[in-house]
Amino acid sequence: MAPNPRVVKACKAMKRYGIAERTVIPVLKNLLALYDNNWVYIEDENYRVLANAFFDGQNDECEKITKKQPFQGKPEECKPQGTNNSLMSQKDQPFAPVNDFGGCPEVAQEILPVVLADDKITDPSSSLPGMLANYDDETPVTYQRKRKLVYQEEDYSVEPKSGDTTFNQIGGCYNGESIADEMPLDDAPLAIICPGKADPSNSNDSCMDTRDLEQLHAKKRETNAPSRIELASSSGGEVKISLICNSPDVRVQSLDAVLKAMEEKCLRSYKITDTTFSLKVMKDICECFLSLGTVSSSGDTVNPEKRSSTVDGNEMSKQLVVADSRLHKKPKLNSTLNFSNGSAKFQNLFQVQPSIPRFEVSKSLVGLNKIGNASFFLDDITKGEESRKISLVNEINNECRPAFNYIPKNVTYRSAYVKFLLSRISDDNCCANCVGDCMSQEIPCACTGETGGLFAYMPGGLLKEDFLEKCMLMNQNLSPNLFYCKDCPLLRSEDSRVSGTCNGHAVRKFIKECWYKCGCSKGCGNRVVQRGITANLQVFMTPGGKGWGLRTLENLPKGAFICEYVGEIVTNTELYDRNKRCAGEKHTYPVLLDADWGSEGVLKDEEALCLDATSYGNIARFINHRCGDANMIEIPVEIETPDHHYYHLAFFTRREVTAYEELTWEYGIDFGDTRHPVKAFKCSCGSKLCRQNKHRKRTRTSS
Ligand SMILES: C[S@@+](CC[C@H](N)C(=O)[O-])C[C@H]1O[C@@H](n2cnc3c(N)ncnc32)[C@H](O)[C@@H]1O
Repeated sequence: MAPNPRVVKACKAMKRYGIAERTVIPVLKNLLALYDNNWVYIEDENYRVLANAFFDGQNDECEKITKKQPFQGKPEECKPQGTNNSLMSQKDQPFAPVNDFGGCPEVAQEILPVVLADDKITDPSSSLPGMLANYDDETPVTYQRKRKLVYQEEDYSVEPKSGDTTFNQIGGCYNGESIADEMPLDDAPLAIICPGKADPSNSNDSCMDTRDLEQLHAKKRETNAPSRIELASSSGGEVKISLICNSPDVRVQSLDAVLKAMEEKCLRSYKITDTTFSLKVMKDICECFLSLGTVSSSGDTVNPEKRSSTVDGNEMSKQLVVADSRLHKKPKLNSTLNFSNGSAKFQNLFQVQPSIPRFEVSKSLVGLNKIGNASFFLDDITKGEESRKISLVNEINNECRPAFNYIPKNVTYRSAYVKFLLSRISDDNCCANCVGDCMSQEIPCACTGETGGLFAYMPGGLLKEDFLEKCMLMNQNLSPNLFYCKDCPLLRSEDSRVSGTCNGHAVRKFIKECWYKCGCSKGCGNRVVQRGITANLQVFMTPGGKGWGLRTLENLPKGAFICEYVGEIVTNTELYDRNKRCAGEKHTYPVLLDADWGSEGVLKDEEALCLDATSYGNIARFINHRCGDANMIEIPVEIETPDHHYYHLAFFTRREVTAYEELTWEYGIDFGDTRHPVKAFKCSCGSKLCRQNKHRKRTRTSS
């Protein structure tokens, strides 16, 4: 077979630096694996990446060099080779030898051994770590990087071991920390876990000469079948990262040890001090993999049909199975270790935190929201405030943009007493000792106290069926779960002289989510509402004269979080004043936060709160009322504060909702009650259970 001309060219380019072809090939292979066979990165700037692989002192395949070559440049970050290259622009790390042979290869004929004098290279700003500081001496001298494992600024100083005069440029070690820790020694892709002690090149007295290393690696190449990384996901929403290393001298490490090593490496290389960083990185990979596979950029839902593709390149093959994401699972990490015939398989199974599980949109409905038919269309009513765009479309009449300001979170108006004081959250109200995902622990965390020791959510974020059923039962109109205040803040605000019987407030079940004072991570399964909107929604002009409404553009399962009701937090007195000023407005937008008014005696005015979304609000302000059989339910959610004067009002689906169905909510208003903050309107919900229709029928028959 004819040699690959690109390989030939790369070898030629390296030959100019005195690097033999047989030395170039394995390094090239590694780089190709690393860059997904993308030659452009390797060929860029006259093979700078490839040259760097030899000259930054990290490549153990580098041949002995015979003539000194000064090298100057910026201190290079000690990044694991390859990983940083794939993340950062190479331009950030100039390969800048004095002779500029990166740019003008003809100038530099040979590369010379570096010679260092340790007293001249301790200033990281004045010398490239691991690069030449003093090259007067003809004696080949190599160096080592001094790496500190402390969580501080990296130390670039170079310290040869006392008594050492000759080191080769690779394989050096300092204080037991091998440079091999920072990069793979053989053909293995970067992520392969190479054990330390079994490999003589990693031993502490490893200042071997290049011939020894050559032999060692030649032996390794003989015995090692190619190693590889596999990334796959299942229809269950799991993503699996497999690192498969077919080396007889691999010793499988515990996942904890691997994460720790990775954290140390990331810490040194990227100065990241978050100790759970590596776990997050792995989860992020999985999450990106899933979200890329499940949500198209246009927001279209994805056909759950599985696809798979195999990319072959330099013994690294990936099989990518795009998940249909129907069953999203909690973030959970399992690690399994398999041994067979001397090969080791290290597998991490991540079950990643989802958004709402998405179902396929029925084909007949696609295209319903064509912009072409619309008299008005807004691409994103949230103005980028939410993590996904929410369009607004009017295909019914000529009404344009509704006049309000989009806010993604509640804001306090004047008098409302809402203080998010962490000190007010006692240890009983949070799970300070938890780590990662509370839902993956055997014993439910303290935050489940509110929900009887059980999480309200299932892994993946849907509400548990029985919790949802209980909430629905409690919310049923005219249910026995009504609390009557002795001194109703609503009546007080209405008119201080009025006293009378309170109309009753529905007692509701609360969800309590983990928050800042909890030890768990942001990806914890008990944090759903606080992560915000994930469903594909649209504000649209309803055909039935209700004004604007909210609909879903994708099928949604039962128990899915849709959005919270966001507005200005006002006291009832403030709302009463506002209502008086705005009397006669067609639509009104306040909701009471009265779910727990019964738990305390008499509420002060600044504690009796409501949300007014008239001028400031989110998409929930467009949700219309439907009597009896609305497809959403509102559930109070405690996040920041354990007292229930202030809470979040979150909407969840009560049943499966089909794409393009309007999302509705039972306002719970008595159409005869003039005191309710949402002023009675002529209901056109269209439900068979419509209370106003019944009322009208009753009044017709009695007259
Ligand atoms: C919270 S807003 C809902 C969004 C509103 N449709 C709009 O255009 O902005 C509540 C108002 O919507 C109207 N509305 C909600 N549900 C309705 C229904 N079932 N029938 C008639 N009007 C309704 C009423 O005017 C009510 O005051």
